[in-house]
Amino acid sequence: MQMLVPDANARLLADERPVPTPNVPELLNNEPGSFAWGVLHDRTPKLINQIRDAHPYEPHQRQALNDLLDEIANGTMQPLPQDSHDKAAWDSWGADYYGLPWADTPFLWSESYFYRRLLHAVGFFTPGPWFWVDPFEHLKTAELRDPTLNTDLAALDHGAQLPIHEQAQTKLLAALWGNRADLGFRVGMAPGSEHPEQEGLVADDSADLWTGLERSPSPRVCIVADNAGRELLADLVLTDHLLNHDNAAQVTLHVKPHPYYVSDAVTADVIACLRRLAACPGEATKISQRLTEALADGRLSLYTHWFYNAPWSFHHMPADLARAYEHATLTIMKGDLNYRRLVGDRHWPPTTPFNTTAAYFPSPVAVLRTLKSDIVTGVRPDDLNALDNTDPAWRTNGTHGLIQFRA
Ligand SMILES: O=P(O)(O)OC[C@H]1O[C@](O)(CO)[C@@H](O)[C@@H]1O
Repeated sequence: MQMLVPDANARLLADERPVPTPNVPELLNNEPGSFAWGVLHDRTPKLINQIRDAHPYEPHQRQALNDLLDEIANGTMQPLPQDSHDKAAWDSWGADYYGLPWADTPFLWSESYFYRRLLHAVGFFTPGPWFWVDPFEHLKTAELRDPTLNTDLAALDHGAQLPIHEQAQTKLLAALWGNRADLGFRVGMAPGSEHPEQEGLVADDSADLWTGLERSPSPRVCIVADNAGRELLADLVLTDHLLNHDNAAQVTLHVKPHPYYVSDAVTADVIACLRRLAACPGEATKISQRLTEALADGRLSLYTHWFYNAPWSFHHMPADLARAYEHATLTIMKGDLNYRRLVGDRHWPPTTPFNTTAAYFPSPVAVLRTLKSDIVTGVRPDDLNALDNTDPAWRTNGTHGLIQFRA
């Protein structure tokens, strides 16, 4: 239970770790025109309205959602209500921010707190009829029901014929671009195509990543999942590959303990993806079977921790989570949010080496991330100029990706 519910000392525990937070200013919500400003002022209200309109919610839930909308637009940030199971932790975490306009708080902190408040508004943690009803479930299910997914999964049959190293790289790229939630991706490789997705990579340390795994006699890989649906399917395909081709003796898949950032994966989403794979004949079914066996015999395991829903960068990770990473030969961080949390959601000069921003992490770490927010590190100066000149929105429009690795 301790790993699922933060207690009032959670912040203190994090502070015991000798990891200094970077001396670089944090991103705030109050810079007009910034990506963070747009998320708070545009996306957040739209999301509240969308969730309210998509459910047969009762008056108290509708009222709570409208109140949250109003608080974010016109009021000041309020603490969690008295009866919240995790109030003590959030009260200690939020002491510097409660009472401020939402716009004047850090982007990472407030976005995370927004999802906690949204869950409160719909009664997710309240014993009763709406207990543990995921407000984002319909969006995740729709993605798995998308008929075009059948074509992508069928392409796995072709992918299985490719030389092993080509399969490995293709699946790594699919796991990366699966993070581009709003665009299609291929979990296999269509006949005749030539790794088209290599193109948008701003950094590609994949050769070092594979070498790092090959050098270890019995690699243990930890994959910190991001989104459910298509992205998680690609992560599972990659996991299967790692386990079946001696790239990993053990894989631990880290998921969120409860819903977050709309589509972040929880255990129920892993089950749904395994079923979705099993519903498609051929290689997809085989992958589902192999993964189910790996779960049964312990080569694959699931893991979660309350910190995955906490509003802090990984510099504040608690000691037990750090130990889980320390045991890994390689930790693969998926997605944009994990990237922000890994390097810190701060105004890093983009040419700051990734080896510097990820230096504190307790194990070799790789990121597979589609760029969907302003922060980026490890970009070569020439590339930075070229990108800024050709596509001013490259940091946020999901067309560019990173495979970065720190040994
Ligand atoms: O699912 P991902 O890749 O973590 O992306 C989530 C990203 O979306 C946003 O919530 C913006 O909508 C970012 O703030 C966040 O980093």
